[in-house]
Amino acid sequence: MAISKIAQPEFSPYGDDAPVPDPTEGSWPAPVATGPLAASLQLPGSKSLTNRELVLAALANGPSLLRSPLHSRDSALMIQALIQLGVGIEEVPGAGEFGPDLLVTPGELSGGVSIDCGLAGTVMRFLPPLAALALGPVAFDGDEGARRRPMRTVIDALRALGVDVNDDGRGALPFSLYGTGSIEGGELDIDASASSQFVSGLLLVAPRFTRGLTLRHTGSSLPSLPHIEMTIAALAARGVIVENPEPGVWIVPSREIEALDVTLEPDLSNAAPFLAAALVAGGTVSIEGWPAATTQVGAHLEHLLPLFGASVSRHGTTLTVDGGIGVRGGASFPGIDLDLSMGGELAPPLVALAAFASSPSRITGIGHLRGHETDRLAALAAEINALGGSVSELDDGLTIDPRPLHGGAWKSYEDHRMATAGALIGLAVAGVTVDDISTTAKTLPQFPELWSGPLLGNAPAGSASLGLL
Ligand SMILES: O=C(O)C1=C[C@@H](OP(=O)(O)O)[C@@H](O)[C@H](O)C1
Ligand SMILES: C=C(OP(=O)(O)O)C(=O)O
Repeated sequence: MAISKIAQPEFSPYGDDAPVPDPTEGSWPAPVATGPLAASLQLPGSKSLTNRELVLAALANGPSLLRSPLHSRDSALMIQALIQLGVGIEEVPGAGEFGPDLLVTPGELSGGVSIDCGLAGTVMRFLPPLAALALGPVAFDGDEGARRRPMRTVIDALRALGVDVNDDGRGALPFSLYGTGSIEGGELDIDASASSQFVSGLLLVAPRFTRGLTLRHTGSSLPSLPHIEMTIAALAARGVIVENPEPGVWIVPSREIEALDVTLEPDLSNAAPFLAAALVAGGTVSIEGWPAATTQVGAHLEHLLPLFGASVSRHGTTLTVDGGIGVRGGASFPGIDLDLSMGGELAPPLVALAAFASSPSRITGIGHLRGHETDRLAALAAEINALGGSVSELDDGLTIDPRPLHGGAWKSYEDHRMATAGALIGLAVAGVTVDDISTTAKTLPQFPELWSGPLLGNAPAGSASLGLL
């Protein structure tokens, strides 16, 4: 495929072979489990790893090969934006189940372009520092929902680094910057309490600053630490060693980012609803290709799901969750009290599980979820309560008081993890319909097929339960 700034290829967020969800199809009747599961499945590549590797490959000292990358809306937006800025990205045949590999060839970065961030936090937070290394103006905008996501720290940081930024003062998209082709770097203080992506975006690009970067987080709390560890590990694999002399301080040397041949791990956060399904439907769910060691926060599911009564085992690279008889079979597990600040993106499926517990739960440390794809605290409370539940918002979390749930419409608010949380509840509650399942294309376009196919054994959507609940 010829890649140039003028002729941009159409990257399908759905991969080449995956069925394309039809957003006009209307609401999706969530399948009810008709018996215990015995599922084993593979999942596409990690969004967080794929979009980091795309950025690092774009800034590297030679071509990089990304094997088994994610092909989804968020990765397609990242690819499209990098191509616009002058990077060569080519799809090449690979061994991955979910689409081609990507060959990324760095090019001279140049502006004069408008970037569509969609609703992707990784695109809106990682690309502005990179675009500041281009020559010329670069405009950033995204979905309506993206204009509500926090961006002030990115804008302030760029200004503090000497970049000319034009915005409307709301601390949000849209804005534009004028790249001069280089950033000096040095010392920078930021408040990253609203998102770890503010830190990651700067660390990823900082090796290309003339003096590197000493970055200090000054806010009261810092969410999603494993995602910052992931950034540091991805840089280390390319020869850039980030020092972390004390919590909240990172020192990035100015040096070349090395080209790399890298295989992307499956998305372990997207594994969460599938693994949690074993606890709801009963039986076992296995995910193949589970990495032996990883910085992905989804690895924490191995000790989080046992809090809800699951047994987790590993055989080679297969992780299996055994949910026993499951909620559907009458299982009972106590509520939990959990600080989830390290892994807020796991909150929707865990809150859905907590709605089935035998006693109340409290999940805290997730106030920053109000700035995710939607205000996830408000959305989870509204949707579970609409099905008869009792969820209340705290400043930094939720309390979940389990009640018998009934069927009804479940809104996804353009949020992939809200959509999958609705599917999870629908496994044990007949009559749940998810309004927009195609929103899962943000990070997992194959969700509906994987859910009713490999997970449920091709159960027809909306099939009747055995009446166990
Ligand atoms: O860097 C990343 O890839 C991400 C960091 C986290 O963001 P926040 O720190 O904003 O929660 C996470 O929730 C998001 O899904 C992906
Ligand atoms: C918060 C999320 O995404 P983003 O990368 O858009 O921030 C998420 O995937 O849960």
